[in-house]
Amino acid sequence: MSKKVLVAYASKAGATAGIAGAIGTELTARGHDVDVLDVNRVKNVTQYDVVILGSALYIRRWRRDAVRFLRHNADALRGRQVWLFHSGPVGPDKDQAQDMPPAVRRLAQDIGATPAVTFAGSLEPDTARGFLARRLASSDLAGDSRDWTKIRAWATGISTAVEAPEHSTNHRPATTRSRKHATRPPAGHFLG
Ligand SMILES: Cc1cc2nc3c(=O)[nH]c(=O)nc-3n(C[C@H](O)[C@H](O)[C@H](O)COP(=O)(O)O)c2cc1C
Repeated sequence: MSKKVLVAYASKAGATAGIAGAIGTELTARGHDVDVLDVNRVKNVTQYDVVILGSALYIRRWRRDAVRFLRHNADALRGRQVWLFHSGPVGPDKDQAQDMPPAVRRLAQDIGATPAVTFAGSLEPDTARGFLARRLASSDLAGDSRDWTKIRAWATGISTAVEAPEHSTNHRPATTRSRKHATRPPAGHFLG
């Protein structure tokens, strides 16, 4: 059965926005009524059956706007089907699952959402903003590591899960369930 779906994202350089767009396209193709919005443009989550939220990772943190969205909408999100993702790892670490920042983990637990899935990100000289980003974008981390097959498969899993008659809230598709207590990645490129 078709659902009203929000795909909200917090992106600085556009990579996470692109992932959100791909998720939206997949869910639309599967018959759902989907809005893909910058998290700052979301007015009211209560009109949605399903909420998907994604943030870029910067220095192991989510974008402030995404955290604020979770905090401000916690009551409404508690009664909805919520999936989370973050986009970050690039270069040699692109397949390394990333921990949820502690504040995000607490909020996710509070609303009953399962942990965020990690999608590889993108770091391009053309879109890098700021000294550090430009420096990293001219290193071996540069390039688009986004895995569109994995992203589409995750969206397909959500579609299947929310259509299932026995679906209860906030269950991540089994194929993409991430480890609840993912091991911390080695201090690497983004911490010096
Ligand atoms: C200064 C800086 C810090 C970053 N920190 C992290 C990090 O802690 N963890 C991670 O996985 N990726 C990190 N990244 C990679 C970004 O998350 C990646 O480029 C992401 O796709 C950017 O998303 P956006 O284009 O939507 O802003 C960092 C990138 C930059 C430029």
